[in-house]
Amino acid sequence: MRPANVVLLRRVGIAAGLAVLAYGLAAGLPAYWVFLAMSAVISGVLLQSLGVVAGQAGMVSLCQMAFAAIGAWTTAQLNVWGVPGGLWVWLPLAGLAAVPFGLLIGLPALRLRGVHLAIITLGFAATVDIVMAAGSFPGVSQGIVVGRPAGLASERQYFLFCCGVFALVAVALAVVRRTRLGASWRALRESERATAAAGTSVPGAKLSAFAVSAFIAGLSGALLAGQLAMVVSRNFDPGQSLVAYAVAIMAGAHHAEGALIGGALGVLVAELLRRFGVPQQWANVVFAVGAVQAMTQGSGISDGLRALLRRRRRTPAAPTAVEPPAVTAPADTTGPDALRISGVSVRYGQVVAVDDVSLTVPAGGVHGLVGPNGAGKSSLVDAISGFVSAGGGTVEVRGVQAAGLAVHRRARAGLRRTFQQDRVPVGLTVREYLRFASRRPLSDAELAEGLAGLVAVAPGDPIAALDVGTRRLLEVAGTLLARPAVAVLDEPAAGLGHAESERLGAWLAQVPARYGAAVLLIEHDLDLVRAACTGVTVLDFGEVIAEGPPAEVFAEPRVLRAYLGEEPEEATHES
Ligand SMILES: Nc1ncnc2c1ncn2[C@@H]1O[C@H](COP(=O)(O)OP(=O)(O)OP(=O)(O)O)[C@@H](O)[C@H]1O
Repeated sequence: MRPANVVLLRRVGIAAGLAVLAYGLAAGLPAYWVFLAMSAVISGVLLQSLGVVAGQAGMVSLCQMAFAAIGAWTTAQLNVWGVPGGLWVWLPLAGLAAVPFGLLIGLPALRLRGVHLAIITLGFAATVDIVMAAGSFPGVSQGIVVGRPAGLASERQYFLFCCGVFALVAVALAVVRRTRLGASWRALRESERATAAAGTSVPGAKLSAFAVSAFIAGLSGALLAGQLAMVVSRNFDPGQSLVAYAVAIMAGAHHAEGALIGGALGVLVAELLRRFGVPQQWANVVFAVGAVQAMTQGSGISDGLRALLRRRRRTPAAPTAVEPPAVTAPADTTGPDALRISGVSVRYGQVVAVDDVSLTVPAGGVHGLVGPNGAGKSSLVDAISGFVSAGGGTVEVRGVQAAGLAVHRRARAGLRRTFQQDRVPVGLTVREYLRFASRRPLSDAELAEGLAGLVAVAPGDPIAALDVGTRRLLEVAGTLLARPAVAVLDEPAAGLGHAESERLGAWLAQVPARYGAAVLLIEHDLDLVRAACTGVTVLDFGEVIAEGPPAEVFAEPRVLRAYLGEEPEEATHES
């Protein structure tokens, strides 16, 4: 059977098993335990909302209970108004009501991270709490309870309804996970710079994560209103948002099973403590310790379980490097230059890192950019790709002006880059990453072709299991599979051995013919530059000191003095 069918069959089996379990629990558990199980599932829905914003996108959110409160408040109000459709209709409306607040909280997240974002979100939670406590929830003063429609009236029926909502959210998130949006959340967690450089809007990714997260939290609030029949602001204490965050991190709520385990632990630990007469607040200490442990290890309970399952399954044979198909046609060198920069300068305060640099990468060309440490290469790449100002210079991509565009817009205009530091998102598989980076729904055949001759990995491999050198080559593959006008590759050979570096040089020389992309190659390995490049520019102290074919440029006395630190006579002999 095909692997995809096996996976589908396994998932259908798990879903059927869980449905049977839910029916069994609803039918067999005593009423008190049905109530507790219901609380665990509702809490699981809330944790799934944290799984999006914190687990996947890596942002701190300490206001999920505030989103839930807005959902519950909306439900209570719709109940008082007697809006037809009952909880079936009120539930999605409650989720939607929380979305604008999610977007509102997402706005400061565009600039703030870490502890600053924690303070903002906690502040929002406290504000919502004060506002809600000042008034009362709709219907409370009149004693109007939230009614459940026929079919959901009994506790057992409502428990199954909550399970259904949890499952729906889990399936929807699993679908989103496979899309570019889902990949962008997980890329965001790793590096905002790399996310933008792959053509994805970082503000868009952050805001969408907060909006989706608020929607799901709003659903959990509506479910709670249906469970308790009458909610008050005390049910959404801001302190509970902190506890939920800790549980989400500890359990790994970015996976559905993690959210469910977290929900169950939240209820069970509190219940155990109650039975032993220990104040329930001690449960928070348990969760805080669990969260610290998960943060230290870089993985929660669900990640641990998945790693265990992966190990138990038969390990597939290690993929071997596949030879790339032979290039039969020469690169297309017609049309405007792939990249033409002119008068680019970069200053950091008093430091002039790049001084009035001009450079051209012709269509179908592989051009090298070399220079000693501190010469200004990375600063120039940052200016070309839009991370720092180009100081009034111009950056043309296939004749179209790109200076002034945001990073992700330059990437979409055909100007792609890789990074010196490893910024490949470890939360993705090879297939997910390549689809995200290429911004195309690549077939497995296209994936294999993009990897051929470059890197020996299988599409299903988790990136977390790959070494840094392999990840860097994967980043090159993803960049080129986007078929940009020009790919700026920042030291792709760092961490490779001599033989691998040689092979990469031959591979890079064929990139224009294979991908239709020109290359600007930043490298310290001059043998690689000689093997791959038709032209080279040498920078020293931020200025261009030589330009031309590699053999000629590397023999120039000024280059040898500046770049190699050698006297011309010796060095001429060397070269
Ligand atoms: N953020 C910054 N603030 C201040 N100075 C900086 C900053 N980034 C780089 N510089 C300075 O700018 C100059 C050029 O640095 P840059 O990193 O661009 O050189 P490079 O050629 O890429 O070096 P390497 O080969 O080591 O990566 C150096 O003098 C460096 O100290």
